Amino acid sequence: MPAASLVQGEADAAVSGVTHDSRRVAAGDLFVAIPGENHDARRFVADALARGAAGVVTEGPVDVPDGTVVIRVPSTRAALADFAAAVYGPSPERLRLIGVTGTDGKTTTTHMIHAVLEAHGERSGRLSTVGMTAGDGAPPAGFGFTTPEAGDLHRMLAGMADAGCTTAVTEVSSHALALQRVRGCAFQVAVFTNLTPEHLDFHGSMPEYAAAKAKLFAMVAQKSPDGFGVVNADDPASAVMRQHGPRRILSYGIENDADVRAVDIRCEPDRTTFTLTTPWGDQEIVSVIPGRVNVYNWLAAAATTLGLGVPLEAIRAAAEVTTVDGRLESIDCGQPFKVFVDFAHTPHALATVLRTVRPQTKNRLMVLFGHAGGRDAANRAPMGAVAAGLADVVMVTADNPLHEDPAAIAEEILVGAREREGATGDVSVNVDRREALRALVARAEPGDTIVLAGKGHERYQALAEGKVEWNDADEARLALAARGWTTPRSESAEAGRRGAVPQQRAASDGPAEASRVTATPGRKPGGGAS
Ligand SMILES: CC(=O)N[C@H]1[C@@H](OP(=O)(O)OP(=O)(O)OC[C@H]2O[C@@H](n3ccc(=O)[nH]c3=O)[C@H](O)[C@@H]2O)O[C@H](CO)[C@@H](O)[C@@H]1O[C@H](C)C(=O)N[C@@H](C)C(=O)N[C@H](CCC(=O)O)C(=O)O
Ligand SMILES: Nc1ncnc2c1ncn2[C@@H]1O[C@H](COP(=O)(O)OP(=O)(O)OP(=O)(O)O)[C@@H](O)[C@H]1O
Repeated sequence: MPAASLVQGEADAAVSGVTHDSRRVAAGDLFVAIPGENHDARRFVADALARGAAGVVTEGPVDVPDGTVVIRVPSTRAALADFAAAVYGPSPERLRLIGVTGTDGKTTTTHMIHAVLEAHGERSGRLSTVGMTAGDGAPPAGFGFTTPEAGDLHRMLAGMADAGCTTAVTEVSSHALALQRVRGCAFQVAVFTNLTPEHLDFHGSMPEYAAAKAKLFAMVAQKSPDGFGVVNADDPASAVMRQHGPRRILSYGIENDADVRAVDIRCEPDRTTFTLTTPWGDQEIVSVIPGRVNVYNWLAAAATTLGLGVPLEAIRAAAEVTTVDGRLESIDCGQPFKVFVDFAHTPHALATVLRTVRPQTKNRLMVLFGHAGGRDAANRAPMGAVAAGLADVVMVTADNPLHEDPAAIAEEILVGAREREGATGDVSVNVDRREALRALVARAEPGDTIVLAGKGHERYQALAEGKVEWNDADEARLALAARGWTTPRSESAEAGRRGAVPQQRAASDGPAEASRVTATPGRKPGGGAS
């Protein structure tokens, strides 16, 4: 720990936990008062002490009663991680740590690695944007972060080890690396997916963004002499990861030469098959997560697990059953068109998902998306351009606008959509996500594909007035039910074989609505979502 000094109080005070949030202090916790962007948490010290904090860690003077334990440190974020690692941190012998970083594909790759380890019979923990699981059958607990703050992270990892996990695979965001949330974690494997522009308002530039990601590789090099890195041979930013990484590097790719490759890739609407070629042998893979992009994610997961000594068979078995909530999640209520929910919220991811579903789309490709407030404004026009260039019908709506005006965000998206050469011009705006979704479903005809992008697994929408319950998959099912489709095609077919009458479109439904959706750019957000 860098130069901590005890300013007052007993040096041997007992500490049972560590937290950075006064509202979550339990008796015996050490409260680390971080000077944040919005608040200097020293103003919450009295609150923390009233809740029973065992002491306070700060970068500057605090006004506290005599006898209160006060520890002064040069960096409270570093201290939060160091104290949390000391109080909770499972040793590398107890828990092997795998970190996955990159712009897109972290959650999916994290889930795939976890699934392969479990298919191999290895009890593993998993921490991702979707939530945390300790391999004990309990449903994942969500926490609204990709990588939580250090106190929570070390406590969750300890919980995994206590639950009998021998390995933990965690998503590591660039924010986490820049803000020292993973400091003190002894990663044995660092995995890199890809790098495209995102979070540049936080990191400043692409080289700085790459450097933040490369910290994960540097951590393996420094802490784990037997560890290794996994890089994407088809992404030039892998050179930065290699430069900072450990000696042992495994590469994966489709286009370029790599240790682990996919050949003979066959993309079908609901699955992708390919031959995995590796130094450990070849294996036919059938992935039930469709799309070429998920071949990359499987390659990253395969290189990681093969590098750890897991057999090819476990990868084959995991690929046949693994899906991830809100990642190319197919919504099937028996309707004669496809509906996918996907978490794509960057221009690159949006382009990827639209290109993925285009070949299987017999009629029109329709996309609904918006952009989050308070971040990455530079991505808004490019997302408009991507959608207008790759989809036939574009519906711009609200994502998580937070304190920003969703109509103004939509206008920024439209700038890109309008400038797109060769775009169809079928672009509408409705910032009420429920109305927008229903309008798109109402227009869908046989052979169309609808992509509901940006919110993936999320179960809320963050509006200026607070969070309201929302889930794209549930809302899509409701919209389909309103048109009379409630039974998945597989079940309808089964019922049909048994002689039952499969549930069909409501008689009153009539032919698919062909009229254009009216643009309502000034509408108040989320009115229908509460
Ligand atoms: C930009 C960023 O990461 N900000 C983080 C930062 O916020 P901040 O500096 O504004 O904190 P602040 O609100 O000023 O508060 C300062 C301190 O006072 C404390 N506090 C505050 C109020 C109170 O009553 N009591 C109290 O103790 C807070 O817990 C905090 O420690 O420190 C806070 C806690 O220390 C984080 O919760 C917060 O994450 C915010 C919520 C966030 O949205 N972060 C996102 C951008 C993020 O981290 N995303 C990544 C990547 C996602 C991706 O892959 O796309 C992620 O890993 O999730
Ligand atoms: N390897 C990939 N390359 C490009 N796009 C991808 C890749 N994998 C997934 N995507 C797209 O990005 C979206 C987000 O995927 P995923 O959640 O796995 O990434 P992520 O890096 O975890 O994102 P976040 O950190 O924002 O949660 C997917 O819904 C899909 O559209």
